[in-house]
Amino acid sequence: MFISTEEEKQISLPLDNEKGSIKSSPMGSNLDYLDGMPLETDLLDLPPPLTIYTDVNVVPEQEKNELEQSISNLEELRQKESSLDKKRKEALNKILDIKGCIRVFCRIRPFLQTEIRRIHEPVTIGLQKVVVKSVGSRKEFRFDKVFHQSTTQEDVFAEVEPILRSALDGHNVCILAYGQTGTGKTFTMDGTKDQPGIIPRVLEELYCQASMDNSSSTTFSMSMLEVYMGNLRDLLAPKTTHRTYDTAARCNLNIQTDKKGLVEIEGLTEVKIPDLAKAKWWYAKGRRSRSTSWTNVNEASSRSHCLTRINISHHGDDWKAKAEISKFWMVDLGGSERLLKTGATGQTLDEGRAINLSLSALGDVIAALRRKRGHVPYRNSKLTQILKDSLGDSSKVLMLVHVSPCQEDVGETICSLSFANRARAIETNGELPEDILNLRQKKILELEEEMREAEEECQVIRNQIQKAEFLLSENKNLILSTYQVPEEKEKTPRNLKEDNVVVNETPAVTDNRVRRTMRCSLPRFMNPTVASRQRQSASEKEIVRRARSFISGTRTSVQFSGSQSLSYSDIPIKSILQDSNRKSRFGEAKTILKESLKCNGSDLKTASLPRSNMVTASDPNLRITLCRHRRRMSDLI
Ligand SMILES: Nc1ncnc2c1ncn2[C@@H]1O[C@H](COP(=O)(O)OP(=O)(O)OP(=O)(O)O)[C@@H](O)[C@H]1O
Repeated sequence: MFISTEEEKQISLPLDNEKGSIKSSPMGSNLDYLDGMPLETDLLDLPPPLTIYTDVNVVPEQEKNELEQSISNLEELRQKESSLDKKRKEALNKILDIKGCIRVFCRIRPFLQTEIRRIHEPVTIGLQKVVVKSVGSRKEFRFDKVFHQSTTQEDVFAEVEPILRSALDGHNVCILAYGQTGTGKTFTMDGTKDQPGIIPRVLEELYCQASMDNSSSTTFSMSMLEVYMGNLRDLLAPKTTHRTYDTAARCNLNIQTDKKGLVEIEGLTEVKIPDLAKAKWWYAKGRRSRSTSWTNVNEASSRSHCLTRINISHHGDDWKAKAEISKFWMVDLGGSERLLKTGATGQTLDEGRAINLSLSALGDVIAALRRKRGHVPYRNSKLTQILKDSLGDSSKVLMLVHVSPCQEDVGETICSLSFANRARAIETNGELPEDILNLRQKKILELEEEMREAEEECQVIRNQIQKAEFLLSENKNLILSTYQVPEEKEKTPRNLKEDNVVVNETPAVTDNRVRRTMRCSLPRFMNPTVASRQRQSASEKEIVRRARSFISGTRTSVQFSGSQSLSYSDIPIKSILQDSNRKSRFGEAKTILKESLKCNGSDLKTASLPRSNMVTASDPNLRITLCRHRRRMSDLI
């Protein structure tokens, strides 16, 4: 940035927050440049350019008024942003209501290399229906959406995205992958490195969406657990000892429901995930934990339900107010078929029973919810108890039923599809007349358009806010320094946010981070180390002790070693103490004090300093001692 040495110099700064690069116009030119390009077009959506004083002694009164005007404009922009965001949320909610709060999709896995492909395939699909032909019978099942064998992970995620937006808007959300073992549940939820599934994509998108929202701050935390044979296992719990599988510690989880109906799992590990890298790291850890348990204790992963929860905390403008939390559940359910197919016995039979029971309980709950029945049987399984507050009224549920294309699996395919159809219950689109369906579709398209427009407008406003905020903060700082306004205002996280040019590189703005930001305002080497703090505290105590003895007539001098620095901000008192070291006669104390105060340009009458400027010490005991010390010193004067 070009800074003039003249008394007053004005520079109009363009800012591109995406690129984050700022360039001032060349001397004498009226054009502004960004990354070497003239900025005429970029300036179109800029608020009226604000003036930044870079080297001033006085900012004219008129400019101050203009600044105030800009502040009120910013307020208007923020209000506009919030109302557009509300409009978008309402449109999305209406869309989800029309589509149904519980949606059931079906995905058919492609043939694997090891599988034999027949000329007449047993499973055929339409846009919203699946037909299964087995010996002499033909069964048709309807779904909200059917994904054919070549559907990509992107296509599947595109259908999940609206529900994700809903989670960010504050709703509880639940995505469930259901189906026979080997039909692709884990592939859909987890995916592979080349073809990431829903969970990694959701994580990525959550951070992306949250970072675009200026109006509130969002933080995320993650928990992962397994439901195995009716027990809950914490997948993110730290292991007690290396290579030890502490079953008791990891299974010791209770499900609690509070008066408001909110579910909490006592003892479940919840980790903060301030950025995407951390989120991915924890997710990978949880996945590994699951497979480790499989290796060590010989439990097949498909014999348990794996649940990943992202808690989304929404902090509004008021950081002191309690954050609103919404839950985003992503569940890879256990395979449903083994009991039927293998005629298992013993432990395997028990596992199969446990899975089937909990799946059937889940089916009952979803069917009851879709029928809008008064009683919903949540208590019938641990799985439904955990998900209780994320399957109910204002929540959004998405069930993805997975089926195999193979002839050998037809029996299980029909079972899975029947289960999913039961979850869809009577409220199926297929049972509605054609004209009503068309009307629905038309309304959805209208709402989608409305939502898109609101979103676009909102984005423009957000850009304007960011630019205005930057210019304002620049001007504000200069006005503050010019008018010597003491900035006593406590720095709340919101203020900090305003003071930053680029807000939210990741959405996580936690208390710790704010504290860190405040600490970071000093260069790192200037922050006290533990040792220096100890030395400083010892030094302070020593000074007080000696000052006391000095005042009470003891002829002890105060020694300052080179490495000991005084933390006193109060210069007169510091110099009094230093002088007292040189001239240690009690009789000279008053003279020393007067001299020292004169030296600092202070009059004795004005020597009583504001409280904020007084000697401070980190140790509360020391603070009391210092107060006494101050009183004695003032008695001397
Ligand atoms: N849509 C798909 N495209 C390509 N490969 C797939 C697809 N779905 C599943 N597969 C492959 O099928 C195999 C079985 O899938 P996966 O392990 O996801 O099944 P699953 O239902 O989770 O099984 P389990 O219940 O045992 O965990 C894997 O090799 C996977 O890569």
